[in-house]
Amino acid sequence: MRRVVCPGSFDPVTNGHLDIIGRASRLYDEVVVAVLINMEKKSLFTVEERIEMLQAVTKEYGNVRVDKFHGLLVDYCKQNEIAAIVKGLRAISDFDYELQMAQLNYRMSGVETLFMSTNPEFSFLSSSRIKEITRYGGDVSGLVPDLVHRLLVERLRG
Ligand SMILES: Cc1cn(CCC(=O)O)c2ccccc12
Repeated sequence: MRRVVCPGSFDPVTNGHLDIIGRASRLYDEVVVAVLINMEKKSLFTVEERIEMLQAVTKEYGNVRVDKFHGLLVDYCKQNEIAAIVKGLRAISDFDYELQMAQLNYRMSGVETLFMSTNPEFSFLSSSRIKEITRYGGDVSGLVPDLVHRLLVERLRG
């Protein structure tokens, strides 16, 4: 069983995330989308809300499981027999930090990190920008799943 993990905050999940998750689901037996629990960071959606959104928008893939974790990602990988971490790279600016984390994770645990190039259509996307644009009345339809779009507008514009 070749199992990989796609970690993140997913606050909320975007079409950029979904693109990588879907492509990974075609390459591996199981993809675990792991939502990071970070008490220090104020989030728009609760961990449970983020998990529910991810479950709804990944159901079609059939081999994607959504979970949550806190602490070291490599510990989560060991506990869940996960062979590798799959990360989407949006731009060169992502590479420096992701390379450092990949080398640290490998040195700590032997867990590999596999990088996938983000679909250029989504390389400018991040959850933070999506929230900012929505908060000020901009239209992000087509950049996030319809379900997420509805919940974003509801949460940010009442
Ligand atoms: C491009 C990209 C960024 N992240 C982190 C997301 C986050 O931390 O919210 C991903 C997670 C899964 C698939 C692709 C990505």
